[in-house]
Amino acid sequence: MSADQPGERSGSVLIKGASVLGEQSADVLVVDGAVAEVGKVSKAAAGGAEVIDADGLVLLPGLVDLHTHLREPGREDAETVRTGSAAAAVGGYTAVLAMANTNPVTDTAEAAERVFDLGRQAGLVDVHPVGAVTKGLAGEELAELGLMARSRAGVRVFSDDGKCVADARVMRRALEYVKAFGGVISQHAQEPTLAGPSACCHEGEWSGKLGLPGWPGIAEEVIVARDVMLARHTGSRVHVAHASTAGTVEVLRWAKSQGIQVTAEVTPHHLLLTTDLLAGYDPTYKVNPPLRPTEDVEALRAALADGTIDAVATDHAPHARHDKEHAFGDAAFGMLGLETALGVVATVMVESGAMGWADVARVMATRPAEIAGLTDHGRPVAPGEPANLVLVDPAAPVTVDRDASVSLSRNNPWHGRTLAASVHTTLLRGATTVREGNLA
Ligand SMILES: NC(=O)N[C@@H](CC(=O)O)C(=O)O
Repeated sequence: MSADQPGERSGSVLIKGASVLGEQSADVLVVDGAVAEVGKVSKAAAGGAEVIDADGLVLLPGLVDLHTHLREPGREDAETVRTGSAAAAVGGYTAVLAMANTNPVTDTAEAAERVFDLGRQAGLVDVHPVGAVTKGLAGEELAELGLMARSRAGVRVFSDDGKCVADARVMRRALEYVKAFGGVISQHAQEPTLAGPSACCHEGEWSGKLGLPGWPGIAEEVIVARDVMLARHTGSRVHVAHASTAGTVEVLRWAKSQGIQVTAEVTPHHLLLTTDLLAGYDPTYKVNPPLRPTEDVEALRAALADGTIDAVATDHAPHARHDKEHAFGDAAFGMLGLETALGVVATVMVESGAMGWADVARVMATRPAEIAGLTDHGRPVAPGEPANLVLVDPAAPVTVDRDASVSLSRNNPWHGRTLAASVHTTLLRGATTVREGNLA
């Protein structure tokens, strides 16, 4: 890699010989934050640009995470906008949607602008705040949806994530409200009378054996079924956060066949980890919704491959040790995900042959950007497009070390596992945020 020469095109980058979306090999010249040329570009023509030798590397649009918990404000001991942004960049992301369950909750325009500004200051990924659907996530009164949408943060995705918008009337009003400005409600589907706050293990064989309160799949499915009908009724858009069961996939398939405006995401952990991991009562594996049995995992993989599930979203949920290291029932729900998501998807979907790299671009960049209404992410690698890009090394497996993380938290369920591919370089509007796997 050579540095810029004085007096030459500063900030330009020449990516030499990358496999674009895992297909044809091309050189990609980035100038002034945008893709300038794709094809054959000589080093001389690139005029002293920083050169990245991308032989053997796969070039994708920068990843977009629809579901990140950054914990700021309120729990800066677990993560900040800056550390979460760093984890995102290391994971190949150029944009993240920051969930509203902070303290205070992101339920006003001012709160949304504050998170947005913190993201700008960190400057590692574009941080787009998710607005709460209801004030204080209490599920009763709608939050300032319109003001958040019109704010500098331009909020388009609203969610009470961590809590379900259980009241059907409130959900209906929220869907009607956001329709006016093309917003979407991302629902944490958990019918509270079927799975209450203590429910922490998939209801089935293991909840019985381990004596842990069951969280049945039907608690998710009845909300997804209700919400797709509300989306149809209102003509508005609903997004299913962290889909986790085969039954949810069936509902989604039906709803999409009817032309209902529903989209869905699946987490990396629900694509690979299963309920039996709870046998040792290790709270690292406590997550909401819970890890499910193999039948559900298989249905989720098939749904992601065939487009029934639109996107992979991390649900990156950092927790401080003093919240996570408890008896299983008392520990916080959630696991880290930003730094490992691409490696998990490569392992589960690409290495198995279920998907190619162009599909990975679709589910981790293009569809998430479309769902969130982000116009400068998830774009094709083509002249004139913003240079939000990631280079992946498909031949560099990595063994995850939770202590090597740039996140402030250590609740990493992938520790010690070997994942099939790694992130080499991330570019945000042409600026290198990650170089050879490390923050630049
Ligand atoms: N997914 C999780 O297990 N945890 C999330 C919120 C939630 O969805 O419960 C968190 O904020 O920690």
